[in-house]
Amino acid sequence: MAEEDSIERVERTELPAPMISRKEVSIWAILKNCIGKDLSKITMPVMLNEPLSFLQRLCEYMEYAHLLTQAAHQETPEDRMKYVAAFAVSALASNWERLGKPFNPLLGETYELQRDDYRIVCEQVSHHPPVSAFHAESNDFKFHGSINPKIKFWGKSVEVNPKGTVTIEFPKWNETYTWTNVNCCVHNIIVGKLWIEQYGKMVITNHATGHVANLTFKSAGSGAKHLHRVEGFVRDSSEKNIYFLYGKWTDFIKCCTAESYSQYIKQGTRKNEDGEAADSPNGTPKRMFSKLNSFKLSSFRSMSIQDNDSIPPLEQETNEIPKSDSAYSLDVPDSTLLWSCKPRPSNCEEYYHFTHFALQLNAMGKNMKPPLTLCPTDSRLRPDILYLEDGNLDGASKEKTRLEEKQRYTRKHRKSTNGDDWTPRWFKHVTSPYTKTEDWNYVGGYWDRKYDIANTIF
Ligand SMILES: CC(C)CCC[C@@H](C)[C@H]1CC[C@H]2[C@@H]3CC=C4C[C@@H](O)CC[C@]4(C)[C@H]3CC[C@]12C
Repeated sequence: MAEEDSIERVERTELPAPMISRKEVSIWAILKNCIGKDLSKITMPVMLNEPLSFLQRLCEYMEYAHLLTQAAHQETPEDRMKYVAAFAVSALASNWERLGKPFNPLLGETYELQRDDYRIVCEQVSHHPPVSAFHAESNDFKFHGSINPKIKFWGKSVEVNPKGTVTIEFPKWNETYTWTNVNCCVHNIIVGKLWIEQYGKMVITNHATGHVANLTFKSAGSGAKHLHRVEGFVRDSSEKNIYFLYGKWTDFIKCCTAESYSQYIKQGTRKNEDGEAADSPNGTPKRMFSKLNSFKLSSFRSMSIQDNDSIPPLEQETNEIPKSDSAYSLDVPDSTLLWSCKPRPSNCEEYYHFTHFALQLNAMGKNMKPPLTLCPTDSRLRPDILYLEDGNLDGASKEKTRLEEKQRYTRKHRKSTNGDDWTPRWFKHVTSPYTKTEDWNYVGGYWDRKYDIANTIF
């Protein structure tokens, strides 16, 4: 995969400037008139953004791409499925504590990432509704899909439904897997500490063999004992349980046989064991716990309260982040650890809680700058994002407005000249043969690097 990997990469450990305190902003003041609305249609102050485009956020799915390579190297469909499931969960780990809003990509914006073992290209293929398509490939797998996030504001919370299907293909096995990502909810918009929860069912289907992984992302709900927990079975086509997977999307995923799990349940160990061990593979999660419990989103918290703004009466509900209760942890004997989350950089609070992987996304390789290799529509060239990264809020805000106006103008002009015909450059609209839902397929050619894009979007 590494033909052009002479592209120089200097690993970043921080951004050019730390994030700016959001003390003067009240999210509630901005959003109080938007209850029930689709947040993608509302202009929000750039202060609530993080310096990444949503296309770059999608690339964060790839942080643990080695799990897909591992999956492709397994000999049985159930073993491949357990790694695919671990990948699907790992892809969501970067969302933990990430409470800034990524920039809406401009129509036709692209983003690429080349790593030693894979490469990925994304494009914003539709503006209303916003749809982002991505296509990743390696020697062992293809991973592609399109996401149309529905972001609704419900007063106390923001709810995200990442509509769209994602697909994995293993050419060697002639297998295709699909699933849909779970919903996510940002709590405490009005008052308290913001925190993120992902919940619901994720069903991963192997369309060639009929194997299914049925994962439940538990809602913290009433008690907090289920905070961030994920569990479920890998089944074969006769619906026989083969493996049991369990863990947390913020932490780790372990796997045991369905038999060991039912043995364990029969012994009644599930609810009263101590659970320390289960929460500490590699020692990482314990560290993350203590961090979570003491997690102070100082800048965010103050942005959600403003004295002279009328704050509606709250229902009786805690504004704290629920603490995970380790007494409910599972630790089934003979489990294997499929995935464990890398710890965040120690300075991450200053940098939008970015992972090490996210810190790299705006970095410009030495030979990348156009016309050398980089496509002129790449998110790395977006001036508003770069200004925010540099800590220049005014610049970011002005540029964001300018780009959005330019986009509106281009659209109007297009409408009057050719009836609003917009065709994405790298993807085509299809119906997925597996899910029968709308999707976008990569048409190829991006990596030939012959970019004939004349009028730039920035
Ligand atoms: C008012 C402020 C606090 C709102 C901030 C909203 C932020 C936290 C929202 C806006 C858009 C959201 C993203 C939209 C779509 C997806 C894809 C999904 O597969 C994982 C979650 C993820 C990546 C969401 C994470 C949370 C998110 C980034």
